[in-house]
Amino acid sequence: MDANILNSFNEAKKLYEKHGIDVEDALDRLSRIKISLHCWQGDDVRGFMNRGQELSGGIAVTGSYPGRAATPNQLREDIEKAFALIPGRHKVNLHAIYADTDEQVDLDELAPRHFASWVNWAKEKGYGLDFNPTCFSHEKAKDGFTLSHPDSEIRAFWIRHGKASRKIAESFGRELGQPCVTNFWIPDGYKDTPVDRMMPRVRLMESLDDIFSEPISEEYNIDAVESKLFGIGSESYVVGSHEFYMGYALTRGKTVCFDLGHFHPTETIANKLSSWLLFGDQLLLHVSRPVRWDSDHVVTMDDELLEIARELVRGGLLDRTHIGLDFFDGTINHVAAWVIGTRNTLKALLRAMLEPVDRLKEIELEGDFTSRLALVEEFKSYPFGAIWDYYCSMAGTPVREEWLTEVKRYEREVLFTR
Ligand SMILES: C[C@H](O)[C@H](O)[C@@H](O)C(=O)CO
Ligand SMILES: [Mn+2]
Repeated sequence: MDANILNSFNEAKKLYEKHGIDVEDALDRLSRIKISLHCWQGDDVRGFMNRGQELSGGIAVTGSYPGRAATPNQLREDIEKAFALIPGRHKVNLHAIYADTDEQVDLDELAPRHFASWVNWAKEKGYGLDFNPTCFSHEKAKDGFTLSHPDSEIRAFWIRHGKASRKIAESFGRELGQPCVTNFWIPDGYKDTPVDRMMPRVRLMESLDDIFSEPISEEYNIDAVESKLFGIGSESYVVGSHEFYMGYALTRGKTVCFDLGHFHPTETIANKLSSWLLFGDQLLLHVSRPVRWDSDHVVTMDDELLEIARELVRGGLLDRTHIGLDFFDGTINHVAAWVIGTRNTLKALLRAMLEPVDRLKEIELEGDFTSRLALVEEFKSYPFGAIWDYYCSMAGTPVREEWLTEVKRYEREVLFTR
């Protein structure tokens, strides 16, 4: 290891130790955190099924940066490149439309065999896999409704897709020896104010109940449901709102997915996590960055990210939290987007772990809010970067912006030749 990195680490460690912070223990805890890398950043949410379909569901990708993956092999190659630049062992989050098959199958006919290449690859590389049914970019989703559609045949199609998705997820969990989190995001909603808000919710509830009627062990598959306040074309009403899924998940023993972009633009989610985990068992995060709306910008080290990381660490919530990323920026290098977002998420967790949490809690209970504010603010400029550099170096991954040189080389030699 570079002597400067080691010296800086040792000096920084002394400062943290003065406050009783066990740096080695923090790094050990960090190394056990798995971030689920969303495959859809790699190709602007196109997938390999229904290639002619426009992206629908009220989400949008802007930008046409060259080099996005066009085949499953390219996508895997890009994910491997990203993981080589990120410390730790992580997971890959697949959407159903990323099936790797020559068979002509529709979403409701998908089976584990259509994802065999993904499983073999994940096994070989030591990655976990997560899964998502794709209830958009499809002929049967074109009027904006799927599982809550008034037409029972259309609902039945999406119910079959949901059931197929859970079977695929179960096979991932069984094959890889770690549970697959299957996240249901249903875009259904109205552009303008509906007359009847109740019946679509009744239909969504019944469709989900049907999908989940088959018991699958949580050893292999964990079902999550993701709410949303609004989308493009569903500005006035989304069937699967936050309140809908809070009630649904609590009564059905499911996991709630909080996407940072799915709430009112001034609403933050850090404050919601302790409430949910007081009553629900597990939590799924879609770490994203909304800029004025659910714009899915690449995750930066902003206040919201740091506050979420602190909430997870201070509340002891990490063991019950699954962390996935969810952004899609087509204006920059696709691999760099993953690396920046994932490294920031890990770095925010490390920063939170390097705070004197027990002491801060005591001070708060004593009512010494002056010291609370003073310490929290001073810790913002403690040398966490030296600890992070050491961690990257120990993991055999690039230190600081060194990773960018490798991404630029990969861009020249691989991405730009596609
Ligand atoms: C592609 C994903 O399923 C999607 O981003 C979803 O998770 C979401 O957040 C939609 O706004
Ligand atoms: Mn999401």
